[in-house]
Amino acid sequence: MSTAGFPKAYSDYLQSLNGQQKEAACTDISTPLMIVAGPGSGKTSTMVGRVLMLLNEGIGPSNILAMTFTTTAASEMRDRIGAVAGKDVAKQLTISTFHSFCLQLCRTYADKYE
Ligand SMILES: Nc1ncnc2c1ncn2[C@@H]1O[C@H](COP(=O)(O)OP(=O)(O)OP(=O)(O)O)[C@@H](O)[C@H]1O
Repeated sequence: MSTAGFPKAYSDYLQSLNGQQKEAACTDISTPLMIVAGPGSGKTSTMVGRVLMLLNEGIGPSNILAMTFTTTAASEMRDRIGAVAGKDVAKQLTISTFHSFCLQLCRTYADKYE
């Protein structure tokens, strides 16, 4: 898979992934993906690559949502993306736990409940 057209830092990151991770990260954004992999096998690294790919496609960081099961994983993902794309970009991404994101939705739209 070619990473031509990516900024060098993105390209270097993507080249550090293995073939399957790279394929998952760089598949066309119109294709929904489900990645099934065991603990510690590189899922977070793949998601970081996927976010870099979305950013490279011109998707605004504030339109990207990544959800995790723990706050530690959310914070680690933001740090890892920030290390490649820059902290300013990473700050604008919505990266949170499923629970936190859903609670935020409930609070935002509480007035819609009957
Ligand atoms: N292609 C790779 N080559 C070498 N090391 C890798 C590769 N992909 C991931 N790693 C390293 O393996 C470790 C686990 O990767 P990662 O955190 O992405 O896995 P995970 O599946 O999300 O883990 P967990 O199940 O614990 O959340 C990390 O130290 C990461 O840097």
